[in-house]
Amino acid sequence: MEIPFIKMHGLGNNYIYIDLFQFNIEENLFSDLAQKLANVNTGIGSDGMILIHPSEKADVGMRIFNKDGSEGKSCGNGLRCTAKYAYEHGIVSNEKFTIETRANIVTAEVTENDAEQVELITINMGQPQLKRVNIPMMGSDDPKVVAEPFDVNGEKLEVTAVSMGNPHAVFFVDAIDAAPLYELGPVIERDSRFPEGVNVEFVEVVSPHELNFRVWERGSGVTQACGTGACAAVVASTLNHYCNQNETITVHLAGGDLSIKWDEAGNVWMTGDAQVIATGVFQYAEQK
Ligand SMILES: N[C@H](CCC[C@H](N)C(=O)O)C(=O)O
Repeated sequence: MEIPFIKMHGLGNNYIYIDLFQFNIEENLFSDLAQKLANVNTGIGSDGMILIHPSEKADVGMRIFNKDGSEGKSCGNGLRCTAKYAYEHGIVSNEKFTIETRANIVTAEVTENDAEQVELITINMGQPQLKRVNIPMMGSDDPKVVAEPFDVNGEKLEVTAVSMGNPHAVFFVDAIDAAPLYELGPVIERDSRFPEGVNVEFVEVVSPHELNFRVWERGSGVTQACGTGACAAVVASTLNHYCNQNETITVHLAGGDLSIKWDEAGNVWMTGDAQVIATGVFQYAEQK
């Protein structure tokens, strides 16, 4: 099967996008296709696959699949790329529109440059989920998970857990370059205290308006950036009183910067860019 695709990235967090307005694929192939597209040796190579699809609840829909074929419920970098694509390909006609994810419906606003190309995208990611049961995370009776002792592999850590529609475990470190990303990322990702797995973030607080950030993603491993993770990091930093609500925070990810604000209404806003890498046709040998 020949499948048209467009490869895009947000701060180096790159996915293979398939426009289901133009091309139809059976749902039972999604997981296998994502794994084959993402494989750098026998496929195109990416952090996963994102499907841009018609929605009855919003102007456009987006579904994200990780490198291992598992489905995530939201994707910040993917939302910015989806917004850019939807606007530039006439799926939407206004600069402000809604996008349905498996977790919620978000609002996107695009800003064009002089060449009428989308340069910056702001997404209202909605409200974070802070209750343990909604992360989800097992553990004590405390309804929230803020600086909770979390012993793993003999290390005594403290975790703050936040869901942005997908689960995030945030750990604060003194120096981001010394964060145990590869040692503890994969262990925490599958820790039994997170029944649905978890995205793992390490954060160094530079100032009340600046964070350094690295991520081990559920289902994809280390990526250059994670938009929902950056949002979770700002929420966690505020809950731990390192940052202040309703102030704009610059998050330095490996692939670049995002501007994040958790406003007083409780919504998290993310602003950043999105880039096209390539378009093409994938030769898919389907595995039913
Ligand atoms: N990279 C994405 C997050 C993917 C989340 C996925 N790894 C999961 O929740 O399983 C982002 O920019 O938000």
